[in-house]
Amino acid sequence: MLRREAQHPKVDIDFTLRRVFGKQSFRPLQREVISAAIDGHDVFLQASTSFGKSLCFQLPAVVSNGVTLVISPLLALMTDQVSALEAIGVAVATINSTTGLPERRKIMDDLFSGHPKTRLLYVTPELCQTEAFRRNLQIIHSQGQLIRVAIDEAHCISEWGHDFRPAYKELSWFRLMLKNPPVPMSALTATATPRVRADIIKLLGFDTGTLKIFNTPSARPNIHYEVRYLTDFASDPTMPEDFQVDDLLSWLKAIQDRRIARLGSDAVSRLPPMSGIIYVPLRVVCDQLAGALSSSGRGIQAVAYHAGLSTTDRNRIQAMWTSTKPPPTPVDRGGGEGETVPTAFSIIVATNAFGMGIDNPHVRFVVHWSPPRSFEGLVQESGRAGRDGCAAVSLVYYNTQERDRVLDRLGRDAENSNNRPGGIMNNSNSRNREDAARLKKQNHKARLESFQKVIRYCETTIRCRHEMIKEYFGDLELEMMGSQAAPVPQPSTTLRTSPCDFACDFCKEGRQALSTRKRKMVAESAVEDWMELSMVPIMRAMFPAQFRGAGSMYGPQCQECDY
Ligand SMILES: Nc1ncnc2c1ncn2[C@@H]1O[C@H](COP(=O)(O)OP(=O)(O)OP(=O)(O)O)[C@@H](O)[C@H]1O
Repeated sequence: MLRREAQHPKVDIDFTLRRVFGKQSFRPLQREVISAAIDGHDVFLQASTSFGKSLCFQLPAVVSNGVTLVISPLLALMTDQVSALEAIGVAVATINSTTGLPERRKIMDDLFSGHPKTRLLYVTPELCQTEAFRRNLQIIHSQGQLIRVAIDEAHCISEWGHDFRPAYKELSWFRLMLKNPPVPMSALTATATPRVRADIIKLLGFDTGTLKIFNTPSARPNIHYEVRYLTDFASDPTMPEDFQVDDLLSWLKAIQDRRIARLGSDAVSRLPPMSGIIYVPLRVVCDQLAGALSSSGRGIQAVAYHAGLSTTDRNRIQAMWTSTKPPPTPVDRGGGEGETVPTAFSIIVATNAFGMGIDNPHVRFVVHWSPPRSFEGLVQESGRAGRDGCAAVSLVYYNTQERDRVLDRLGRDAENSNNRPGGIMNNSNSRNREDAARLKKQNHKARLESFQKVIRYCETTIRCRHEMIKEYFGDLELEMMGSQAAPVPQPSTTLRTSPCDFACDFCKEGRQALSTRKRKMVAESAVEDWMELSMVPIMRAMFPAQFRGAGSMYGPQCQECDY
């Protein structure tokens, strides 16, 4: 496998980092991952959101002769990275549904030339399934010019993963068909559970003897994780209820007050507004909540972002968002008469269409308006915060009614896809029906299990939330697999007595205070009748194993919470 070594006699990766990528130094572990790739190893990198995983295949590609194929699941992710690389002068190309025929021909002519100028080619996993593209790759490989395949968001390979994508499964083709010598591969993800990790390694045909594994802690040390228990129920899930809007406004006010107390109001008024993202479950809630916040008279500029907007609008909002710092434009106080207050907060209210790959360094908080559908989604989405390495907050609003609504939605999704011919396997033409049905069932089971972890995470009052995140993704197991782990930054004080250095509500408030806060959440019994009537029979029929012998529909009695 280590055939490439000779082609990189002495590459100064520090020089390339500064000169090409404009970065001063490597983050902990990046150098090791990059060196392993340059040495021709297969690489598995599981690193937290915002670690800088892209650099770990981009830099090796830039210093090598030949082309690195990058497989990415989202067009938006791909175009972002391609534009960023073009801007720094790297020879990069992409072939996707928006690439015209003349452009495709030009790219392929270069790749077939025997000495391609293109260093990175971004494609979708679906393109890699086509016979024509596979033939082209075989030609490039036979010319010795396909030097690496990098698989971004590699968790999409596994049906046990939250974003399972059938076309990712077909990536096993690379190791099976591109031989003599095999093409080295990199698999990168922030959110793989031990089961998903095992699938990635097996499916991509990694040799565990020579594979280089790297990881960083899954929970981000600079994010304060917090759950906020709601004391009331929403009567209409499509409307943001006043009690929750008020709670959010008072939370934001407390942030602003602390800021003013620390820096003084003059200094704060000259600062750019604080950026945040609020994730909501429905498009209609995006519009309603953005409107409610903007007209609250509290200096909030809020915009809605969801898949129902036109591409132009979405691009405009994203561009505004990723521009380094939004200007402190005054906003309408909402009281008429043109009265304005300085903008204190710039907020995007979004569905999960605004997620993977969003890279605005200045996001200070991510709020989940209701519990996210998957644990991986929670970690991915909250990982949009604090990407500059400074302190940030992840806040989840939780009550039992929302918990049950999500369970209901998961149940209905499962039911709908069971009834839909093809379902999630629509795109696969090489698998028989039985296999497709099995994968579909497994994926639904995985989704339910993942949401149960969200419930545990939110309902616990006796555990550090950072620890729970690390446990879910099996950080310890990764180290036992021989992973080279990044050193965890230790606070300078020796008084550290909490696993996360008090960066979660459990460690900060303590068990007693957290339990008291949670007890104020409206009693579960208020919804039990509704549950019995609507949910339980459906869930019991769909997931019999989850109910067997358990007193509760959420599995056996939870040992980790006092709910
Ligand atoms: N060594 C470095 N020094 C400074 N900035 C860096 C370095 N490496 C990466 N970055 C920056 O960190 C940011 C995050 O990088 P990237 O998008 O690759 O993260 P990621 O690990 O893929 O995160 P996610 O999984 O959340 O998408 C980018 O803005 C990137 O330019």
